[in-house]
Amino acid sequence: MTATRPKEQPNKRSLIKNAEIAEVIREAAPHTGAKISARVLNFFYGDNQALFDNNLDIAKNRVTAIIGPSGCGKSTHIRIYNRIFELYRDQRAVGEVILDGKNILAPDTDVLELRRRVGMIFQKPTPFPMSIIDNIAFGLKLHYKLSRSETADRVEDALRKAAIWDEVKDSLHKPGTALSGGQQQRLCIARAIVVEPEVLLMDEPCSAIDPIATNKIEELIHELKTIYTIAIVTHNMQQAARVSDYTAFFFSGRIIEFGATKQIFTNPANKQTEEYITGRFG
Ligand SMILES: Nc1ncnc2c1ncn2[C@@H]1O[C@H](COP(=O)(O)OP(=O)(O)OP(=O)(O)O)[C@@H](O)[C@H]1O
Repeated sequence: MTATRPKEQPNKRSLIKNAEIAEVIREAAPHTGAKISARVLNFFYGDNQALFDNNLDIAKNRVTAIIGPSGCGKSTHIRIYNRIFELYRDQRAVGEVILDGKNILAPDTDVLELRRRVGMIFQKPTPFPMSIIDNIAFGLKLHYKLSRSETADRVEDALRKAAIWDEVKDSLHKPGTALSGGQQQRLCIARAIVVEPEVLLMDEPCSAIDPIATNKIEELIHELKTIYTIAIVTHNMQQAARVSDYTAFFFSGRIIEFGATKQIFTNPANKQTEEYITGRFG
């Protein structure tokens, strides 16, 4: 994989141009296009602007890592993709997020269907206070009318895909909250994938779990990308390098650099990216 942009002067910050992003994706993965494209995306918490003219392509069936120092806007950015921010007052996105050719910020978007298509896994595992099986069946009931046996099959399939079936198959009626943190996170992944989403947004999914559980989730991400398009926010640079195909570096609400992960981690074009990934700031 080769760098596609010339090295910038130290500290010279520039916005990423859409054509450059598309070129990076085309070069590194010619058989896949963008599943989601953010275009001139701005975001406001009340009067405070948190994102500035973000342009980003999330490649289909690939993992895109979103990295950058605390408060740079990583979570804010991915929370726009399924309009989850609208659950909070005074939060506003301006611009476009194109999912399969359609702007999901348009007023006629079916938001329930959007959230089925674009699932989310949060930093802290958040199982519902109900049994393991009901945690998974809950979303199914919301979106589909299925018989008992169809529901049971779909629950098993999701738990298998989330690599937790063997650990819970004999205790499906125990509370989800009784599982370990790592198991709870995989339960939440099963809950997200049972409704057959197309995109999985992961917001620091491993920050609250131990290294062994983290390893399991990373292996899982590797397998899941054959089925889903994944965007993952992470503070862990080793993790970003291990699991992702592309990396976007955010700084102060702007996307400073985007590229194939190998290139970003071996030959970043921007001085700030380099300083961040080598641990010199952030
Ligand atoms: N609910 C909120 N109300 C007001 N401002 C907020 C809110 N949530 C986030 N912000 C602000 O928006 C900016 C971006 O925050 P965001 O949480 O997206 O950053 P982040 O890169 O995900 O940070 P971290 O890595 O620490 O999780 C920050 O300046 C933050 O203070």
